[in-house]
Amino acid sequence: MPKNRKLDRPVILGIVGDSAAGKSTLTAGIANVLGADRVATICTDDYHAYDRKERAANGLSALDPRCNHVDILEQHIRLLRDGHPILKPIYNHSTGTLDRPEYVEPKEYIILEGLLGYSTRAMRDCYDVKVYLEPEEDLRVAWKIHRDTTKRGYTEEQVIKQLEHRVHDSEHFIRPQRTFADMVVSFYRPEGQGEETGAKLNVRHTLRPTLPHPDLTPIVEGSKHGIRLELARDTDGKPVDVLDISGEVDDRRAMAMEDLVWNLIPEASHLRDNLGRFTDVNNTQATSHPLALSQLLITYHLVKAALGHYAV
Ligand SMILES: Nc1ncnc2c1ncn2[C@@H]1O[C@H](COP(=O)(O)OP(=O)(O)O)[C@@H](O)[C@H]1O
Ligand SMILES: O=C(COP(=O)(O)O)[C@H](O)[C@H](O)COP(=O)(O)O
Repeated sequence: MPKNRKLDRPVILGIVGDSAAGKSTLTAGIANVLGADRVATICTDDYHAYDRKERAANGLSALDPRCNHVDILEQHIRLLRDGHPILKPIYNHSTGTLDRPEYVEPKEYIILEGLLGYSTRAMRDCYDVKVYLEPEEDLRVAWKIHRDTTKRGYTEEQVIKQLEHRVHDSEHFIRPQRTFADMVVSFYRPEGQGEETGAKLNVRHTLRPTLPHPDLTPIVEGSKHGIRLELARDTDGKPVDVLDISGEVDDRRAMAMEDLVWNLIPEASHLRDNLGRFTDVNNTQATSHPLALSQLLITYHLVKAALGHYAV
């Protein structure tokens, strides 16, 4: 899977972004589409060099490369890409401690998600597809506060303090990696709907020409409502395609885009179920067209890579 797979090594997807940018949500969604038994997911934050107590003492944040075994991560990505197993460290987000390492074998697809995945050239050279997640900053803060207070045992004041402490490192170590991505994916709230954090969020994809993106003109022509595609300039002035998908896009139009993309990868048409699910702020399963279509566009590239179209 897909049928006619050509690549004789794992396909490697990178998902990088700041804390609570939505990396694990997107990773879980894509793994679900491809089939959990065919995907190895690795969190690069497991390579933290210091536990929570040590970081409190030395003043370094988890975003600082000096706080992570970046050299070992580089070696491990290369080993996995070449089909070899690794002994992966584990950072335990509940306890803030470093746990016993785990034996990880590569699978057909490997998703590497985390804070510093594009921070060195050696790492960047290993990916087939590079995604950078950059939600609207206020939305990321809302997601982080909710997740860290409900799942990681922090108070809201502690999360806000941690965010303040990390401003410098976010700017210097995390955000510069945006420039290396093939796709920048930004969820944002519809105008005047500051409370929205889930299914009705819009998404913007900044699509760089480092990958041949699918031709979406048949579904964007004729109507601008719900899905828009425009040639624009990125923050660095370089030309990019910008795809905007509204949270209010109607089911028919979203389905038309799904049909179009799946028809471009008939070898993978059996993967169509399970797109677009996430856990909302009430801890219930919800679905979102912008998330589903984002997962689909990334899956499209992974399937093309597996078919050998992007082989280098
Ligand atoms: N696309 C999305 N739509 C709705 N909510 C999301 C989305 N992505 C993330 N979230 C919310 O934000 C929280 C943090 O996301 P998560 O995937 O854990 O971030 P990261 O792995 O980057 O730290 C999640 O618990 C989820 O509630
Ligand atoms: O920021 C991240 C990444 O997490 P994510 O991207 O999943 O939010 C760090 O790994 C933790 O915050 C570690 O610090 P601590 O455990 O002390 O908060």
